[in-house]
Amino acid sequence: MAQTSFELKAQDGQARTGVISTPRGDIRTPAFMPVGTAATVKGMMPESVRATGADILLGNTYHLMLRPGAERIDRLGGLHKFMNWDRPILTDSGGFQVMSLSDLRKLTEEGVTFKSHYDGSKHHLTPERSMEVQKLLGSDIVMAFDECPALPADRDRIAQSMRLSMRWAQRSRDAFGDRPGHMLFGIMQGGLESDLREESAKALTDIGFDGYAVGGLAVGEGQDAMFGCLDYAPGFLPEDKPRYLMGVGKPDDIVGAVKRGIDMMDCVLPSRSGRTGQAWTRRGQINIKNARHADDPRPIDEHCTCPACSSYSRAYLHHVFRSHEMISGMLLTWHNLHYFQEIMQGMRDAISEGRFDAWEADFHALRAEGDI
Ligand SMILES: Nc1nc2c(CCNCC3CCCC3)c3[nH]c(NCCc4ccccc4)nc3cc2c(=O)[nH]1
Ligand SMILES: [Zn+2]
Repeated sequence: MAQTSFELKAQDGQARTGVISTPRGDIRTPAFMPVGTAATVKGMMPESVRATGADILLGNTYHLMLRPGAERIDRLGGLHKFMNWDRPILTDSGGFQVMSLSDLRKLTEEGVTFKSHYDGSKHHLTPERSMEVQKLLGSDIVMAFDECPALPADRDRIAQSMRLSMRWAQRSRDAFGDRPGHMLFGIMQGGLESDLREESAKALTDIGFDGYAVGGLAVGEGQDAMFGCLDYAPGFLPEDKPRYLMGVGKPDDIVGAVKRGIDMMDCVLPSRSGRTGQAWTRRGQINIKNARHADDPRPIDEHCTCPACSSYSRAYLHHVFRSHEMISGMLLTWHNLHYFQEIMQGMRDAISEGRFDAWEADFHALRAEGDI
């Protein structure tokens, strides 16, 4: 029995809105997924993450297998219990983080060997071990083990890397087995080469997955190249399954991706930039540490209903950032996550009512205004 499902509710152009149902709860799409790398969305209590409107968050195979260890989290009842989040969790498969975080790594047909960036201990990640770790963590949506080629890379390198990822996708599928209530997503690669993207999509569709990610983007290619790829890549994927664009992004990246048929996204941006004093708003972004905010009694955004905007002035936020108080990162992270979820809710409503283009025009018009 399936126990998981994806239902498309409405479509407006290429943009879609729907619901992914899982035993731990529903995920409204298009969805933005906050990142909880080390079993916490940094600076946020789980109930606060939920209060921003998040239906699902991300965990990280790479970090958690190194510290505190997947077997330890399993012994303690799994990641949901461990971090006190009882709604869906999606975990990335670890390969991308190995290539971007660890040193002394070796890539072979078998998998990747690397040294922990924490203590230098040696580790081995394969499609099979990645599936085992994600099962031990108890994540609801499991990502296939893939390789995301570092850019710039020539076409041949991208083709070889994509084909390795497709062999790993088959091994991931075989190792995942039959797990009702859990979903396995394949990850499309192929760089910015449309024929390689199509080859990858066909390989994944032939294997058969519960959802399909567009990988290999947001790796420095820039928004124009990314949108150029998204003008065709989602269309190569089954339309009745969720499409997840990995690692994206800024608000305008998110809107452009949904416009092109993407249903799910994740990014560290709202939380990471919040900790540095960067606030994202409907009219653009501000860095609260800038001296011009020192005497400003206004909230970050007078239309925002988050705790930061409801109860604190820019002057206060400026002060607590300048004095490195813990509440500084907490308040701005909350604001940014709240704003990102507000964008998603706005798009879900607009697509449902067939007015996505008008909503998008308003989104860009407001952002064009000057001083905020
Ligand atoms: N498996 C896999 N993961 C990818 C990821 C990681 C997505 N977040 C995972 C979470 C799990 C926990 C950690 C993150 C990506 N992230 C990005 N760009 C991020 C760009 C960025 C970097 C820093 C700040 C903002 C944006 N491109 C990605 C491509 C892939 C990919 O092909 N395969
Ligand atoms: Zn706010």
